[in-house]
Amino acid sequence: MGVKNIVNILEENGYKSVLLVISAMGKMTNALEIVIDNYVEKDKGLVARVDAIKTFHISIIKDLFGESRHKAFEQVEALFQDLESFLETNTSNDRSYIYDQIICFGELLSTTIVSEYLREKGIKNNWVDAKTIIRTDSNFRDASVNWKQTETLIKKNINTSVLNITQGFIGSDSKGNATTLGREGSDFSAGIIASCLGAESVTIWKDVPGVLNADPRYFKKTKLLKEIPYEEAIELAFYGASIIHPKTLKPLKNKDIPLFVRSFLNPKEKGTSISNYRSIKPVLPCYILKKKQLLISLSTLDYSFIIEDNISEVFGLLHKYQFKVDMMQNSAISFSICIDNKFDNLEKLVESLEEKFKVVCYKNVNLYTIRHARGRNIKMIEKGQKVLLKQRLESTAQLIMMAD
Ligand SMILES: Nc1ncnc2c1ncn2[C@@H]1O[C@H](COP(=O)(O)OP(=O)(O)O)[C@@H](O)[C@H]1O
Ligand SMILES: N[C@@H](CC(=O)OP(=O)(O)O)C(=O)O
Repeated sequence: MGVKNIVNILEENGYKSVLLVISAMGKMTNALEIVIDNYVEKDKGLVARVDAIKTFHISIIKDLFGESRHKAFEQVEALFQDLESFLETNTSNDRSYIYDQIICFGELLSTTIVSEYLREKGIKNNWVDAKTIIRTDSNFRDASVNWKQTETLIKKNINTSVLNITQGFIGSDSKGNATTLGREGSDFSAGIIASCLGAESVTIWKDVPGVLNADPRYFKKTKLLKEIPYEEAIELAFYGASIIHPKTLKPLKNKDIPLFVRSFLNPKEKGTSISNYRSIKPVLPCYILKKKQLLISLSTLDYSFIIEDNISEVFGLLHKYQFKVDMMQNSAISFSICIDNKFDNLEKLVESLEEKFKVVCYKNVNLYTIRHARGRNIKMIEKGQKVLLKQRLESTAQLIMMAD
């Protein structure tokens, strides 16, 4: 969301006792991922990549503060010095550790700029380093929250009577190293903080009117879901409706804190409300598309059955290599799984599986999930496509298709 939009939203909705959770600007997390690749692979393009990220942020502060040497320029410079110093002095080869120490700069930069801009506009605020309030384990890139310590830190470090600004997505381990909660984890950070503080509500501001019955990037005619029960929202997020991070809802549901999804383009509109409703309103089929999934079909080498013992072995490997299973189906001598290759561990997985099974792997498939599906909704999705696997459970249908 644009920095200037934040001012509108705060002025419109009030900002006493508000905590803002902000993610990195634009595509900065993706840009920093390339910096990380360049750094790890000792690519000569590293310096130019870092410079491009710096230029992007400097152009934003020039636009916000004019050419004058505002304090924000010094703060942004200082953050880039910290980043460069990490790149020069780091001795670790742990890619995930390196990833988290670098990727967090996207959020540190954005919150610093927003905090200064709000001050410039007369909106006093406290900038809070998320590393001082979100305590996690050291599972870099996908850290788990230590809820007890986090709650203590949040209650100790947040003054709830004022406006606070902190970074989404990041936390720290017990040694003070930066950690992250998984891509797109800013919503989850908001859920964690709200739960620890017993907040009245959480609002996530997006570029869409709210939660729609399909992602408008891939579906033409979408409709707004006005009310969604927590359970339904958890299912939608789990199946891949990327508007909400799947982990966000649990901490909110546990404390009955409603989640609003609203548009920063139309801040007066109510958007979607997720709470203890009986059913979604309006009741519509909801379409979820997950692209770039993997479909792996396993069969035994000697025609023995695929049963509990070898299935548990397969799951052991999936857990070891950090694969998330989207869908699975088995027969006597074959087992198919649709998985998300988030951590680039496919080669290692296939190598291990091939010791026991014949492995067929489709590397780029689309997974469609339809909630509240009727026959005609499924037919519409199937039309003209090559369906590799299909499953239906009550009103949820899942289809795996070859990508174009
Ligand atoms: N069911 C859905 N309803 C609305 N938007 C959706 C849905 N599923 C996916 N999206 C996508 O989520 C995007 C907003 O989420 P995201 O990109 O994570 O926002 P941000 O990066 O600003 O936090 C929308 O632009 C839309 O393309
Ligand atoms: N910046 C992080 C965290 C996040 O939540 O981002 P966004 O709000 O842009 O999805 C990411 O891109 O993964």
